[in-house]
Amino acid sequence: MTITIALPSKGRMKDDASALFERAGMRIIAVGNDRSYRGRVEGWDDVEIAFLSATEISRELGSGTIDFGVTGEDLVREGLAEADKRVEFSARLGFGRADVVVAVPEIWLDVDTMADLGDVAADFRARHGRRLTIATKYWRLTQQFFSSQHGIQLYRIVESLGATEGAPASGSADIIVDITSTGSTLRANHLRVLNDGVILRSQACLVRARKESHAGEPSVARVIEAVRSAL
Ligand SMILES: Nc1ncnc2c1ncn2[C@@H]1O[C@H](COP(=O)(O)OP(=O)(O)OP(=O)(O)O)[C@@H](O)[C@H]1O
Ligand SMILES: O=P(O)(O)OC[C@H]1O[C@H](OP(=O)(O)OP(=O)(O)O)[C@H](O)[C@@H]1O
Repeated sequence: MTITIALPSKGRMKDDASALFERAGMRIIAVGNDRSYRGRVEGWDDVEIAFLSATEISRELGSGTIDFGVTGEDLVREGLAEADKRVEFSARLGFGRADVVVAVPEIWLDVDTMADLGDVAADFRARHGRRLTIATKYWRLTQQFFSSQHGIQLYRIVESLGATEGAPASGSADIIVDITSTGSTLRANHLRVLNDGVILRSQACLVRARKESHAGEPSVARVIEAVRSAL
């Protein structure tokens, strides 16, 4: 059986992913010209490489059109409902680390925890005539965290496609859910992460689509073993 592995074609995880595969003894050769989005692995005739963006990789894992992908855990959990039923996180790769967090304006001095935020949300309409708004591109993770984990139901998500951290200052939302690594973007925008406001500690992962055809397939086990041996 031919196994398709998707690797990031661009972005911050691209170079680390190809370096890892090289260390794993899986040297990637482009097929066709330099701009080709297909590759092979030297000496591994049963493996094909597809180069896709990080978000596309999580989508294709969900639809099962690829067997493995290297992408961020945040993108997989955001992109797929019941992610653990549909994919397996076969290895955590140690790069592309970032936390998905709930951050509020620094001047909200009395709001340190999700429970405090729940109190604010409950009073918001009475005080301001509207619901608390959250700017994010992480709809699913936000809803799970607020509604299912913390029982906060009174809020409205405002979709943000970029510069999420600017939303509170510009007035387009009250608080945000976004990714942070060094914390400098949050600080520059006078935002603070709640004490229990880390939704997910994400990093790049080797992710396998759960397919029946993988059972007992030696090339599947071989890919996982090779990648793990390079960590
Ligand atoms: N400082 C950071 N900011 C944003 N994402 C980060 C950061 N550090 C690590 N990541 C991770 O990198 C991944 C996104 O990578 P990148 O932004 O390079 O993708 P992309 O090429 O823009 O993909 P797409 O176009 O599909 O969104 C996510 O899994 C995210 O968690
Ligand atoms: O905690 P920090 O180290 O400040 O990193 C977090 C910021 O980095 C990313 O943006 P980036 O400027 O990389 O652009 P992007 O949103 O296009 O990825 C991300 O969207 C955050 O805004």
